[in-house]
Amino acid sequence: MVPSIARDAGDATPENAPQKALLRRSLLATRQAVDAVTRHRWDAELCQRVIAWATLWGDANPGCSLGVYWPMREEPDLRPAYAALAAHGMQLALPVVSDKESPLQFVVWTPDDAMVKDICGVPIPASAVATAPLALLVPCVGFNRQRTRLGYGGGFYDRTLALHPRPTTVGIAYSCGLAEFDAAPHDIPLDAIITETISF
Ligand SMILES: Nc1nc2c(c(=O)[nH]1)N(C=O)[C@@H](CNc1ccc(C(=O)N[C@@H](CCC(=O)O)C(=O)O)cc1)CN2
Ligand SMILES: Nc1ncnc2c1ncn2[C@@H]1O[C@H](COP(=O)(O)OP(=O)(O)OP(=O)(O)O)[C@@H](O)[C@H]1O
Repeated sequence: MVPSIARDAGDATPENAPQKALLRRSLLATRQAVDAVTRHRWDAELCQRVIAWATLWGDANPGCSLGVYWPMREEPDLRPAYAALAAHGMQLALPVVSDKESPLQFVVWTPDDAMVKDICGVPIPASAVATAPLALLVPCVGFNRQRTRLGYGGGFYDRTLALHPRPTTVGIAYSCGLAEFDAAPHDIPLDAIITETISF
């Protein structure tokens, strides 16, 4: 069954924040419970799909950088796909949190870079060369059929995607992240979503 936020007349707060927090917790618990063998299989399938999408995108946007993410909290681990794309000459970039109220910044990354941690504890390249990716792989805690994304609640990607020009966005999740929830006024739908079984 697809998890959902209850929508009776009594819960019409603007962003359904408490319900969203519950849904986030439930989806994170589901993702955490995936066994290692299954996770590895799903990651391999996701890597194939991401390589296929990024190769087409790279052919249409030569020389442009693709924003990726360093996996945390049982997010899909796409590092084998990053290695393949970097080996084919694509410039990759990782997000950096410089302060908790600002949009994400992106810095150039290659797979053999030395890493340090940003203020959120997420690994980032030690040599911080700024870039502005034309497309982003966006890790999702959850997503709905309208391609609205649910993240960790810090607002980092929301603030980043509110900027202009907005990069093309591809949500990355396992299919168990599919849920029913309403978009908040600030939510900007992803351009595409790739999971291990469905892409749309
Ligand atoms: N892989 C990945 N990188 C990303 C994001 C993301 O969603 N996924 N972000 C999208 O927003 C930004 C960082 N957002 C974060 C959101 C929550 C926590 C977090 O819960 N941290 C742990 C402590 C980790 C530690 O210090 O080692 C915690 O607070 O329990 C960290 C970063 C930028 N980088
Ligand atoms: N464009 C924006 N500018 C400033 N704050 C924003 C913007 N968009 C969202 N926010 C704030 O960020 C917070 C997190 O929002 P939300 O719960 O929708 O995050 P999320 O869906 O988990 O995604 P994210 O990964 O971006 O945190 C909310 O307090 C929201 O008001």
